[in-house]
Amino acid sequence: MSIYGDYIKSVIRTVPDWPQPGVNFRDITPVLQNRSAFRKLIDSFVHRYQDSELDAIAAIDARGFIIGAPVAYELGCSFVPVRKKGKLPFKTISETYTLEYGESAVELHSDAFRANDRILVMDDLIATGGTMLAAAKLIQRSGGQVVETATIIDLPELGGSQKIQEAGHGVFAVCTFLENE
Ligand SMILES: O=P(O)(O)OC[C@H]1O[C@H](OP(=O)(O)OP(=O)(O)O)[C@H](O)[C@@H]1O
Ligand SMILES: Nc1ncnc2[nH]cnc12
Repeated sequence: MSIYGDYIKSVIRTVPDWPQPGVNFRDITPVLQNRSAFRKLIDSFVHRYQDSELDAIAAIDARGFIIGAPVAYELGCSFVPVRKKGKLPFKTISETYTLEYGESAVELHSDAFRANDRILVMDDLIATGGTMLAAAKLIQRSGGQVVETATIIDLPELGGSQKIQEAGHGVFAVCTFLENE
């Protein structure tokens, strides 16, 4: 849990049975709409990584971009988009993964990083961990060092954050939600 974790959690909205029955969708738009909550959210990440000497933030399409860009701006490092398949125009490398609801692939420009660049991987939420792990693999394949993975919301009962840690990456979550919360 982060400095503002309890507060941010209290502003996140849960939408039951969306986008399909049985999924409790954790909606961050109320946080983004609230200027104080949005600032505290970005500050949670800035506070954690201000001394981490990051070269870049790699944020995941699409909701990861919302947090990745302001954090990169504040920390004075660069921003690299990890995009869903078919969206990047130059030469790409690609990893497929399984979602809580579906399957997809993420891509990275092959020239996104220099060897040993220190990279923070960011996304809004970790469920099964497939998306974050695929992004971390892309970064390692392209020669970058994954300093940590960071998210707004971890759903620990879905096992993703544990899987990411077992793959050797740290996980920082602003807050966590259990299924029945
Ligand atoms: O841990 P996982 O099981 O991989 O799930 C987490 C991912 O699922 C959601 O993305 P989604 O594909 O819905 O895309 P969006 O950000 O474009 O809405 C979420 O934003 C994470 O990227
Ligand atoms: N339960 C959930 N809420 C919001 N985004 C998600 N992405 C995957 N699972 C999700």
